[in-house]
Amino acid sequence: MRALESAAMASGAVTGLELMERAGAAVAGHIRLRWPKAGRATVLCGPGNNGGDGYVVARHLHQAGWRVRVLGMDNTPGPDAAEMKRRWAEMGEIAPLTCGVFRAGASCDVYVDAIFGTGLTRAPQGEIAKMLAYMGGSGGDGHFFRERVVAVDCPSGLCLDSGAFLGAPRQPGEFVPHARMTVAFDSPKPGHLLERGPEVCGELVVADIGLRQWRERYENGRAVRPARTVAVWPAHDVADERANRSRLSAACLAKHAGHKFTHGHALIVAGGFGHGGAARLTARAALRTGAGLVTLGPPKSALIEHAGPPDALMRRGVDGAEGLATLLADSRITAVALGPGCGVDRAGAMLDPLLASKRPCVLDADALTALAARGLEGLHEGCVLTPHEGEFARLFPDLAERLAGPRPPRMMIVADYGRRGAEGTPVDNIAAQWQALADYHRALADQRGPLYSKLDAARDAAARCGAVVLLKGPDTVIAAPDGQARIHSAYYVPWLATAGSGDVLAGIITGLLARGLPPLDAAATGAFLHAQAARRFGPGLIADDLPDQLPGVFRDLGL
Ligand SMILES: NC(=O)C1=CN([C@@H]2O[C@H](COP(=O)(O)OP(=O)(O)OC[C@H]3O[C@@H](n4cnc5c(N)ncnc54)[C@H](OP(=O)(O)O)[C@@H]3O)[C@@H](O)[C@H]2O)[C@@H](O)CC1
Ligand SMILES: Nc1ncnc2c1ncn2[C@@H]1O[C@H](COP(=O)(O)OP(=O)(O)O)[C@@H](O)[C@H]1O
Ligand SMILES: [K+]
Repeated sequence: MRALESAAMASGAVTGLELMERAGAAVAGHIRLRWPKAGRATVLCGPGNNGGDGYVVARHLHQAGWRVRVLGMDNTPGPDAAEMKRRWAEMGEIAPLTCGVFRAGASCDVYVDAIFGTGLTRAPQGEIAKMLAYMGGSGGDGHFFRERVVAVDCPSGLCLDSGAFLGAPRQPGEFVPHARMTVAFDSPKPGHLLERGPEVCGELVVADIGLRQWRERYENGRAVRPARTVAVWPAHDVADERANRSRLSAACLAKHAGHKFTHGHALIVAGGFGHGGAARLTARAALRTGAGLVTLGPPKSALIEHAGPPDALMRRGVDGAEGLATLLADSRITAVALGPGCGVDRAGAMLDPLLASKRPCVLDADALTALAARGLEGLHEGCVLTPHEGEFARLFPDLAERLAGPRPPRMMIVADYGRRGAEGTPVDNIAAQWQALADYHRALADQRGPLYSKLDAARDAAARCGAVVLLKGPDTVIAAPDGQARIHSAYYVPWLATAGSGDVLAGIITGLLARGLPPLDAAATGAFLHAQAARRFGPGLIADDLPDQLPGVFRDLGL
């Protein structure tokens, strides 16, 4: 965003002041759309350009007949923000930005949070931290503010690189400000989509401030111009939808001429008798995704379990590593899924022949557990690893630990020691526990710079293992070894969190790999199709429903 703004300003076509005016005007406009009757607003202006936007919002609301109270700082901001502050000062007062002053004011219809935006460099402290905690509900009024806070770029304290709060634990629960609406500029940032971003931003509006023409950049060696930035709500998926729509057509998901082998042959390795459900879900999804042929490969002794529909699915017994190696000698098999319902031992035995074949493959579930025990050797650029958080921690424990941030000490033990103190446990332990708690809070307060993000973790993991890594969750991050990465936010379909839905995702990606999509595109497009299928079905979804939604998703996409 900074590079983009600099390029725009360096071109001479636009000044920083004009961008700030557009940004503030966009926020005021969106407030007036949602609160058409002029009311009462408090605008909280921080020390930088985010605060500058705030002074613009104040001026526009005042001109629209609102009663506006502004709280600001007496530092000297950059030239643009200083000019906006000066223009506001001709219209109204600026009270000090302190918690006491904030709480003393009359209650308002809207509170504009323009304290920190993309320039947050360290955890908020002192008066500002107190005020943010108060707006987040530490005084018990959290719900009141949630309905009324409009955040400029982001709720203050949110790290827009990671979606975590600087100075707060990474788990939900602390008193951090939640906005009813967040107006971001030009594009959603990673922090709007990752971790707590979707939860705390409320309705995310992406305002066009005229930077589009400077957003041209190179991707995969080609200059691309992303589609026009539009305001969409609920917009948590806007980035992905926009990017994926263009990619979907580019990737020719629509079938053109050719016979079934033109569209690839996917092999889904299944587990022993009684464990075939997961692999069947994977296979069905691969079929629905348009792979020309799909073969399910359980051990011969378990073939009988798979006698039912769909009849389009082929079955073939695959016994052990040798069985797989023999099957993979057929070069018409273009992609393999290993892991869902496979059993860790069977998956572990299959890893060597599968990786040696260099076939594009999805490694999921039991294959990931086996991989964590075996080591990452042999992975290649055609592999897609699809870990959830737990599997990721098994594969990359150090990265998972970094991502979790400092861990809170387990204070329950204090109570325990307290009780056992009478039985002779040294009282020191209680002091040690309190010390641990103090250290933890100090570590949080000392947080500086952008936090290590899920995007960083997925990228580091992909670089380390030499394969595409899709790190699951409501905020799915997909990264390739060369550093390319994509975020898919499915915050809007929480009903995807249902048993077997990951098996379906593995099948969709395998189907796309079989059809020849490059691994990063297959994984990112797979995450998108998976969430769209869930969205189409709605709440009440079980994993079995997902594959059969895919034809409707393709129709909706105009394929
Ligand atoms: N550039 C443009 O053209 C446009 C930018 N736009 C807007 O600008 C925003 C980015 O502006 P920004 O870079 O000035 O950063 P911002 O978020 O205001 O904060 C920086 C200030 O806070 C300070 N500070 C940081 N952490 C702190 C802490 N914990 N406690 C206390 N202070 C702390 C930091 O001080 P320092 O770290 O230097 O000591 C600095 O003074 C962006 O989000 C968007 O709203 C739009 O107008 C569109 C055009
Ligand atoms: N809260 C949520 N909102 C949206 N999608 C989610 C959520 N939780 C999980 N998912 C998605 O659901 C799928 C679950 O996969 P996984 O954990 O492997 O489940 P299973 O092993 O039961 O198949 C993943 O694609 C994940 O990204
Ligand atoms: K803000």
